[in-house]
Amino acid sequence: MEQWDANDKTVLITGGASGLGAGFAEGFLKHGAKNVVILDIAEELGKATVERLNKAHGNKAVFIKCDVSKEEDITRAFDAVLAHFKQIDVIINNAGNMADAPDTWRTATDVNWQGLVSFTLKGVKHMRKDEGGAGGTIINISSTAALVKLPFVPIYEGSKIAVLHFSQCLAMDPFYEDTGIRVLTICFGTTDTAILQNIETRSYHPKLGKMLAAIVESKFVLQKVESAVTALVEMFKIGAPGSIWLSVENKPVREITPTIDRAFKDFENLFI
Ligand SMILES: NC(=O)C1=CN([C@@H]2O[C@H](COP(=O)(O)OP(=O)(O)OC[C@H]3O[C@@H](n4cnc5c(N)ncnc54)[C@H](O)[C@@H]3O)[C@@H](O)[C@H]2O)C=CC1
Ligand SMILES: CCCCC/C=C\C=C\C(=O)C/C=C\C/C=C\CCCC(=O)O
Repeated sequence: MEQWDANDKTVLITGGASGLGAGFAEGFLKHGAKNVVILDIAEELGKATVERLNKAHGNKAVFIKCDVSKEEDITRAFDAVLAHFKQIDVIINNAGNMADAPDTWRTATDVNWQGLVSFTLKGVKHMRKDEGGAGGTIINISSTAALVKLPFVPIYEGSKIAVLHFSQCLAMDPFYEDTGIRVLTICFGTTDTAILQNIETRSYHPKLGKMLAAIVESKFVLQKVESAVTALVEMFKIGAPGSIWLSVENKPVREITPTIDRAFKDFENLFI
């Protein structure tokens, strides 16, 4: 099995000021990353996280304010990272928001979906070996929300299956052979971060919001951030180009590419 190494890599993480993204920053620094660049809309939190990481790991973390729902912010931030570090080896498209309410869903969708697409395309252009780049890894954060059918937050669920399908289609042969870019997708189950706060306000309808809060309280097993970080780092080390992974309930990370491939084969068989 081929192994990939975080040593000496420059890693860009969107939404890295807090939650899972901050955990991934720490995880990559612990595994030898040369630099970690955190892009986030939350400036104070981002600066505080970078200060904490720099104290622990010796000035390897940088914060750049960036609203990933805004194309001009993405361009400015991406160019700033390249001007400073010259090369980006790993992009973790992590920024996300569960906000299906009538006044928030459109921006949330821009964050979860368009922002991720934009960073992926910029990453592909920069990294592709067939146009002079050095190759690299792009990690797209999906969710078990892409794998289950639940009525509570359909806009969030839609954005997460879009992330999964975009990533698997992009990574189809001969993408890796041509570009040297490994696309990895990971579906996390419910994990203990701020996304779980005010859960009853996350739906497009108050009744569904209340039901969701009750179910999360009574039925869901919350994963620890550390388990999700361990899962992502392990996937980074062993994940084949184009592979899809699952991390739930503090269990070891598991590759689910064959299951997803089978499901799509079933769909394709419908047209034959
Ligand atoms: N926590 C969970 O249960 C799960 C989370 N995920 C996904 O993991 C990713 C991270 O989520 P969490 O850490 O749980 O959430 P979180 O709410 O704790 O952190 C999200 C981070 O993204 C940043 N962010 C939000 N909008 C932004 C914008 N417009 N531009 C830049 N940054 C922005 C926030 O400031 C925050 O630092 C998301 O994509 C989420 O959908 C996936 C499955 C489960
Ligand atoms: C469907 C809404 C769940 C809301 C819980 C709060 C945040 C979760 C964010 C996620 O991205 C996870 C999404 C959905 C979980 C769906 C099913 C649970 C399956 C088991 C598990 O994930 O642990």
